[in-house]
Amino acid sequence: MSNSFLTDDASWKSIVDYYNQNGSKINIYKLFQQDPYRFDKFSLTINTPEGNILLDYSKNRINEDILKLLLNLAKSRNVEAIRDDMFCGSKINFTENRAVLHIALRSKCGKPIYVDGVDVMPKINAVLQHMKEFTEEILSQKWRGFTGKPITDIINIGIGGSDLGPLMVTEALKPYSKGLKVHFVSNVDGTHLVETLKKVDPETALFIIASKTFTTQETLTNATSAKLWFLDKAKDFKTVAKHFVALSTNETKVTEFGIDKANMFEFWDWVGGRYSLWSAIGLSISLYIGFDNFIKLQEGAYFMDQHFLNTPLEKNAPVLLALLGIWYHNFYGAETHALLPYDQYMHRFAAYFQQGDMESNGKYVTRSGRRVEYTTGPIVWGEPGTNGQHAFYQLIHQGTRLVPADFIIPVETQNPIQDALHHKILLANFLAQTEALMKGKTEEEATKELKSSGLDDQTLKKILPHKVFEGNRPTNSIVVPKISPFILGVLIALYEQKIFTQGVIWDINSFDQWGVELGKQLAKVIEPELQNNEPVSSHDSSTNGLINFIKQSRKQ
Ligand SMILES: O=P(O)(O)OC[C@H]1O[C@H](O)[C@H](O)[C@@H](O)[C@@H]1O
Repeated sequence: MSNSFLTDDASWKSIVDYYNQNGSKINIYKLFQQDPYRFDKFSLTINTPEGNILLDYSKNRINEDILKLLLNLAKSRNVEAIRDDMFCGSKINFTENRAVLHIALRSKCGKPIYVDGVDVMPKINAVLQHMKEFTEEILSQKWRGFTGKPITDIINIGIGGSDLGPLMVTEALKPYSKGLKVHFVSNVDGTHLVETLKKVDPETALFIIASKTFTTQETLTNATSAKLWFLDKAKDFKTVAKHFVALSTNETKVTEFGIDKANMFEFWDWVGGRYSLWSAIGLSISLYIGFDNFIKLQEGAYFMDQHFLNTPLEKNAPVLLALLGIWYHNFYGAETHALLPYDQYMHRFAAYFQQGDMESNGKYVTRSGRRVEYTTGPIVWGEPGTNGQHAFYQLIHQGTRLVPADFIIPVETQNPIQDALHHKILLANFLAQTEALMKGKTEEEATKELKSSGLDDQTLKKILPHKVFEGNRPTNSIVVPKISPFILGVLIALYEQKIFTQGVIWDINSFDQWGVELGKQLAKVIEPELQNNEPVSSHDSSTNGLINFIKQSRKQ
C-alpha cells in the first residue's frame, strides 16, 4: 500500500506539470482533426457473451502523453495491489474492521474466498438457494397469503442501499418482469407508505423489510406502520409469517420485530449497504424478474470483475473511467459528473450512483488520517436522455462550468415501436449531443448560419456571441447491446470498480460512511423535544427558532 501523500507522489507531480503547461491548450476537436486514428486509439470493445460493449473515450481532453501519466499514477498509487487485497477478503474497510466482499456475492468461479480464515462462499450459496426456493414458491403461487390467495404485490421497505439498488434494477429490467407488482417505500414521510398501501391488498401483499442493521429509524418506523396496517385487516399475529420477510445481518433485531427466523434472508457485515443489491437485498429483484435473471445480473457483474482483475490498466474500462474523472476533477476543477443513460428504463441509474459514488468517495480524510489537499468524490447527477436535453444541457453546452458526462445507450431497444423509429431518434440524439459538446460551433460557422437566415448585419452582430459554442466539452460514450440483466450487471460493476479505483488514488476509505451519522444522532435528540409544545432553548438560535416556530404553528 502506498504510504506517500498523493500530492507528494512523483507521478502526481508530473500530471500537475503537464496540466500547467498544456491543460488549457488541449482541444478535443483539433486532436480529431490532427489524428484520423484517434477513435481507434482511445476506445475499447469488451466482448461479452451477450455481445460487444463499446467504450469510446476519445472525446476527452486527452492524448497519449497524459494518458500515460494518468496510468502511471494508478500504478504508483497501488491500484492493482489494493484491488487484489479487496478480492482476497482483506479488511480494506479498516475504520469498521471489515472486508469488502460484494465481489464474493457474485463470484461464479467456484473458488473459496476467506474472511478471518473462513470461506464465505458456502454461506453465500446457501442464501442464494433460499432466495431461489422462495422466489419459486411465490411465483408458482404455492406460497399463499392468510386467506389462501397468491401474492400479487411485493413492498420493499428499506432506505439507502436497502432501497436504491433494487429500485433502480427493477425499473431498468421491467421488460423481464414475471408479473408481480413491486413497490418501494423508503421515506419516513408517512405519505410514502400511505400512498403505497392504497395500491395493495393485505391478502395478497408481501412486505420485504430490508435493512442491513435493522436499526434504521426510517425503515423500522415504516415497517411497524405496515405491520399495524396489515394486522388491522388480518387480526391474527400468526399470519405475519405469510406476509413479512426480512433481509438483514441482524437476526436478534429481526426476531424482536416479530419476523420468523425462517423468513430472514441473511447477509454479512462485509457487504456495504450501497453495494448490497447482489446480496439478499436483491430479493425483490429476484421476485420481480425471476431468480435466473437475478443470477444473470450477478454474472454480468462477475464478468466485469474479471475484466477489472485481469485486464492491463491501459485497457481496463473502470480504471480508464476513474483516471479520466481524476483528470477533470483534480486538474480542471470539474465539480460534478453527469450520468446520462439514453434508456428510459434506466431512469434511476444516476440516483443509484449518487449514493454509490458520493457515499463512497465524499470524504476529506485520507487512510492515514490526514486531511486531503485535493478534491475527492464528484457530485454525481443526471437524468435519462432525451429529457435532460430539454432541461439542463444548455448549461453543459454553454455554461461556465465543466461537466464531464457519460452517455450510455443500448443498440437495441426493448420497445421498437414504429419500426424502431423512436430508437433511431434516440440514437441520433445520443450521437449528436456528444459530437456537439466536443465540436461546438465557431464564430465563422455561426455567422454563415445567421447570414443564410437573412439577418441584417446589425442584428447579426448582436446575436452572434450567443450562437457560438466553445465546444471542447468532454464525454464518454458507452454503447451496449441491450439493457438485459447481464449487461446491466456489467454496467453496475463497471461504475462500482471505477469508484473503487478513484478511492484508492484519492487515498480514502470508500467503504465506510461516518458522514451520515451526525445528522442521525442530532435527530434522536430533537425528536423527543417535538413530543410537546414547550419552547426549547438548548440549541443554537436558528435551530431553537425553527423548532419553536413549528411547535407554535402546528395543529397536530
Ligand atoms: O440497510 P440499513 O442498515 O437500514 O441502512 C440503510 C442506509 O442507511 C445508512 O445511513 C447508510 O448511509 C447507508 O449506507 C445505508 O444503506
